[in-house]
Amino acid sequence: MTPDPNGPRKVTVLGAGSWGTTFAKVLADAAADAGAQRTVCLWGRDPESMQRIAREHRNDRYVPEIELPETLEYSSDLRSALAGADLVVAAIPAQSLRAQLGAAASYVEPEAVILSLAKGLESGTGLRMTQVIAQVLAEHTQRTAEEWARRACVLSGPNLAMEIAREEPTASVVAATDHDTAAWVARCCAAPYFRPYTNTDVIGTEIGGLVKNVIALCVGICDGRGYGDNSKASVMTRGLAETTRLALALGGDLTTLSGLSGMGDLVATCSSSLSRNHTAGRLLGAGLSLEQVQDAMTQTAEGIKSAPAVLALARHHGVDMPITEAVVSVLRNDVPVHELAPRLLGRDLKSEGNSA
Ligand SMILES: NC(=O)c1ccc[n+]([C@@H]2O[C@H](COP(=O)([O-])OP(=O)(O)OC[C@H]3O[C@@H](n4cnc5c(N)ncnc54)[C@H](O)[C@@H]3O)[C@@H](O)[C@H]2O)c1
Ligand SMILES: O=P(O)(O)OC[C@H](O)CO
Repeated sequence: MTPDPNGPRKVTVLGAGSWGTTFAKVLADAAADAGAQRTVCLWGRDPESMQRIAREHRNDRYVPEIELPETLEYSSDLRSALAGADLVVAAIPAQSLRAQLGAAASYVEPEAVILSLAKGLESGTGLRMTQVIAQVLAEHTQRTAEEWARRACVLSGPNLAMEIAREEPTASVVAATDHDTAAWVARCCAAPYFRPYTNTDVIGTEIGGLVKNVIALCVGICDGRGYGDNSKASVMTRGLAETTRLALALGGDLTTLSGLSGMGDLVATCSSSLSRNHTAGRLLGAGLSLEQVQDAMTQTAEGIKSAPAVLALARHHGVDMPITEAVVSVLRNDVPVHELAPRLLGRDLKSEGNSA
């Protein structure tokens, strides 16, 4: 695989929600900063919204205060959006990625690199997003899943979209199995306020990003119940421990989980009122039912759908994840939210893994 050493000529971002729109701005600002001749196109499925965003240079629904760069292009047509794109960014929620990428696959250039921004695990299959990407593209193109897996990367880290849209300094991680591919992608999204690091641990990077959403639900529940900082720090720390156990069991690296896409993202998400997962947890903790929480949320809280898939994956690999298990019990309505506390840290003290 030989990506253009000058970086992508065209990048297309699929999904015009808060992160897709913000990341398109990062890419356009990065290209301007580097003086690169690069088209950045933001694709969204709703033609009316995309025309309005193009007219107003503003995505009122998802990042209302932000003026988008003049150089950004917009489209609701998959064929033209993907034509010539040597980097395709998937900013579509985890449970919709398979269907949407399936619809896009025949327009994806055979040489394209695919970057996943989603932080979720697919329900039913338990697949990570780079696995879904490789599987779906192999089904619809001439390349094999193994070939697409080498072209599938992930970007993850403490990346609350609204803060990045406001150009607050932020670091992130681009992971690909091939270091040169990760570096190629990282160079094209390095903006003055956005610093991507690289990693070849795709598994650890994805697991850190998706499990922290489940832990953030739990920390949100603690907030909703009125518990203080001891409880939240305990859940975050033990949450990182169970995330690490799962990542290692799947073949991830320990160092990834102590870095930006592990601890960094966990701290940001669990501490921020901007986090949708933290917000959803807080509403559950305050006594709303899951249906009421889902009605109240206008944006995606991936942890709600990913939590049962994470638990199933953990059980399949014999990994103990008591916090995830407790969150799933609440989401399934098996345990009332006021009975969550004793389950969070209440493992048998004689059991393995009792060191802090
Ligand atoms: N917002 C953030 O701060 C942030 C940061 C890092 C990662 N992420 C991750 O990025 C992913 C996307 O999140 P978001 O914040 O942009 O979500 P969002 O709720 O803001 O927007 C989701 C977007 O996806 C679109 N969408 C949903 N189903 C679709 C489909 N089938 N086809 C096409 N478009 C579809 C929606 O119309 C919407 O534009 C999630 O996995 C999330 O965890 C979000
Ligand atoms: O708003 P959340 O909870 O989806 O979190 C957003 C990002 O993943 C934080 O890194």
